[in-house]
Amino acid sequence: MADPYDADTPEESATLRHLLTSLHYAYPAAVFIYYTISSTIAVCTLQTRSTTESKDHPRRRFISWLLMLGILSYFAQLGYLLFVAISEEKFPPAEQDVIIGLLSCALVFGVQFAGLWEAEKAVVLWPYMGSVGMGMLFEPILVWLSWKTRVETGVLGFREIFDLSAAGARWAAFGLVLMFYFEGVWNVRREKATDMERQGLLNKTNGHVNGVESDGEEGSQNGYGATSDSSTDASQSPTTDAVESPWERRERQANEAMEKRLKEKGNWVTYAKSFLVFFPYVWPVNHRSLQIRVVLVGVCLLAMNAINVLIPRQMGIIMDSLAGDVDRNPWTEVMIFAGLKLVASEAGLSLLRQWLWIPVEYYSFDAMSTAAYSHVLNLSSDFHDSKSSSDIMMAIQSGQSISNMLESICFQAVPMLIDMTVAFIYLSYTFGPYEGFITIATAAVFLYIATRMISKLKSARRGEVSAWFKEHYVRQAGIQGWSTVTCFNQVGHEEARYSEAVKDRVAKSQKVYFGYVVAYAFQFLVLLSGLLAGAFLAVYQITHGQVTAGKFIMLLTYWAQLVAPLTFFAGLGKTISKDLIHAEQLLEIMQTKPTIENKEGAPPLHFTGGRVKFEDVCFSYDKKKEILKNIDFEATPGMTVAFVGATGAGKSTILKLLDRFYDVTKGSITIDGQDIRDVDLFSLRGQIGIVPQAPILFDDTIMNNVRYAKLSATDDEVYEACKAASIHDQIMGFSEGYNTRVGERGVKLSGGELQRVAIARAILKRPAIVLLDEATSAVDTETEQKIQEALRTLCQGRTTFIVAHRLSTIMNADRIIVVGGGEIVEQGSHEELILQEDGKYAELWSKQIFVKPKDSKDSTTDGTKSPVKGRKAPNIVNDLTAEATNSVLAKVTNKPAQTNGDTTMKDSNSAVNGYAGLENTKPANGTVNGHKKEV
Ligand SMILES: Nc1ncnc2c1ncn2[C@@H]1O[C@H](COP(=O)(O)OP(=O)(O)OP(=O)(O)O)[C@@H](O)[C@H]1O
Repeated sequence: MADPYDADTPEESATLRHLLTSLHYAYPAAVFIYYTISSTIAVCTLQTRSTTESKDHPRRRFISWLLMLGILSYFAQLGYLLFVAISEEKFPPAEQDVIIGLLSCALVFGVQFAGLWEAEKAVVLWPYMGSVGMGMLFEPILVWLSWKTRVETGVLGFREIFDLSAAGARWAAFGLVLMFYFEGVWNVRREKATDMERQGLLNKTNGHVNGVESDGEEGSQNGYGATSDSSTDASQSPTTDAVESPWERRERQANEAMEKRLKEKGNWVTYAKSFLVFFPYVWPVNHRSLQIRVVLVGVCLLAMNAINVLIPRQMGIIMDSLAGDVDRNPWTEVMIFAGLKLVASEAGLSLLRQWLWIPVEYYSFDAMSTAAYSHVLNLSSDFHDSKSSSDIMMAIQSGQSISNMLESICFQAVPMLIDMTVAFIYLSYTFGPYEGFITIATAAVFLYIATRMISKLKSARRGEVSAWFKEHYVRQAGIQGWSTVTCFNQVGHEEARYSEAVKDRVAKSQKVYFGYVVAYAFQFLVLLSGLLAGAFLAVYQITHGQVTAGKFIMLLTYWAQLVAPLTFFAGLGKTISKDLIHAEQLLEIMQTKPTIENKEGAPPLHFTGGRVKFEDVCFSYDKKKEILKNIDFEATPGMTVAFVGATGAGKSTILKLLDRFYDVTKGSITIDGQDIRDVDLFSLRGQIGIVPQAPILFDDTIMNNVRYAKLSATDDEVYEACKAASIHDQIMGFSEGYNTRVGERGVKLSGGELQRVAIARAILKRPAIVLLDEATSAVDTETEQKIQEALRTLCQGRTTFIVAHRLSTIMNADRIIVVGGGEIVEQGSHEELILQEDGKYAELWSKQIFVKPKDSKDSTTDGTKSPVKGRKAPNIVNDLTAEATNSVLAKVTNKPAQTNGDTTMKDSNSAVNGYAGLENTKPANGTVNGHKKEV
């Protein structure tokens, strides 16, 4: 059979023949480049994401089949060529460019078919349609050029007819693809328009005006049983029946945050730009030496790329020199080989690169975590109140993910792409384009299979990680709650629970492990097929004397070298997306701005006595529910103000506003006439000392904990403060004195000791204004007396605000402010308020709320039911003596104490004052606490 292409071309068609040859290579290359670029754009501009939320193209399956038909036409031509090669013993059966062109087209469209067919959700179709459109353009040109460069004249030969039919069928298939694509798009648009018209009519009939565009029938009705739009995200949200582990919650939240920000940013490029905040930490901005190191690392990587080619090449040369194919000294070549191997080894370039990179890596991680930590410490109370500390700590550690991500891209992805490109060029140059094609085709198929398998293993891997967390949780709960486990005789139960968790985890781990083994086996098979194809070709060329035998060794060595980066590349997407999610958590924190900011150039607080004024102060934590409403009061220098009110009334919030943990939403707070928002924040906090209800100490020595208030304080100053806080003697009694460690959060100290250490700390600070959240903890009388003494020392001569929990404190305050529902109900001194007609404070006394023992819910002092059952009572401890209490009651009820038989206090063992059974030990003269006035 005459081959129309297998003859000398006429002079005049030489240019056209040259053009045809070029187009055979250029056509698949152009389609591939277009497809890669357009898919990248679609991904970067989030079209792939928005499409997955919308409806699939109605003819996607049909389009895939037609594309398959087009691909089959290429295979038919290739099959025919194979038949010719075998039957006519003609190799190659056609020109190289023809075969490579057909193979490449089959590969390029094959990859597209796989993507289109396998997509589980709707896909962005324009990259595919563009490729098909290019096919429709190129195919007729190729046919025309083939016709023009045709050698034979007269009747068409069988091969010509076959090629023409294949090209015609392909063109028709591609044409139908485009036709069905546009038909589907048009149908969807028409349906949408009809839906919107219907929607409009429905809304009108329902009397609603709904401007929201509906995506079709789904989600347009949100009635009973209907799913809302948000349900489309169900895959990301936790199912209600499954318990979400903290790890899953973190992952989900970070994922959601990433999706949200991606949507806001509109595309990946703008999204990626937001990560530029990390630039100064990743790139050593002010470190010239580190910058030079980074550049040198780049040089090392390029050198490594070169070595990766030189080593296999050298192997080939050694073989050729041994076989006598080249005139070189094998000894010298082996020495060169050894040198190259040394450079490529862990003791060569790798060592140099690590040596150069390690300081840069540490710089980056240190700079990032320091910056993140400092940023977190400078954020305001609203941030810290809303985030769990473990989440914040995890996010700070995520700095490592950013370095990891960059390292993956710079040290692995980019060198691997360079290696593959070099391999393609070098092998094509050495063995011809077939070998280059085999390399690229193997890499493409390998990556496709590997990424598919990794994504298939994703859910199994998630299950395994959840099982790991569950096992960890069960183990930790058992160990932490050991005393409870032992007390309730539940050791057996815990053992069984743990064993079940371990079994579950092991089963899931095995599943994942086996999945990976199978995946690796498949990957290996693909690589082996590629290697075999390449090796056959090389053997053919060697036996035909086209290349030397040494090239075969070169090919084998080169191939082995490409396997590791290929395997890595397959998992790169997963690694980078994981790192990205972690980096997202840190980014979110870094982008959070403190709500309480120090005004630029704000002067320091000029303290002239401590006159504090709240003017019409309103406040809300969440900008929705008002916690404080129109708070107005003034405290003169040295005054003690006690806040009284039901729990949740807003007393502690008032203290938080004064220390600027939050800013008022309306009104103002002034100290000595200066608005606290206008003065330097640090100078303000420098003047204020706080003793919280539950002080938190660091796990450090007592000395260091007290000194924390003033880091420059001498040991003597600390001793003085502790003496003033009546804790010095007790500390000296500890085995290690001031060097005793207090344990985490101060757990090794008793409640009373803890409070006094906190008071000592406040005393050492010598604040001008004292904020006190008085504790109600039940301590023995002697300790309580000591605490009160310490407090008296602390508050002496200072403007003091106390959230009062003790009756004695309330009564001795210069001003009592009764807070209810976020408002000031009344204010005045004890004497004033108690005599006030219909006053709340007097009512609290007359209804015996102050009189009832701390722990009793409903009973009054005499055992009868409380007249104020169900009322929210302030959490006040009656630390007065019975006489003192009776005296006040008498004043309130205007009756002599002795005659008020029903309501007066009996100086008995009844739990009168909250310290059940201890009240008899108190002195009868009402001087239980040192700073109490006679009442
Ligand atoms: N960080 C916060 N975020 C949101 N709401 C808060 C926050 N802190 C307190 N609240 C709410 O503000 C209200 C007032 O709380 P606050 O702690 O000031 O009450 P309180 O009068 O001091 O109560 P208690 O005597 O029990 O300490 C409560 O309803 C509380 O739930």
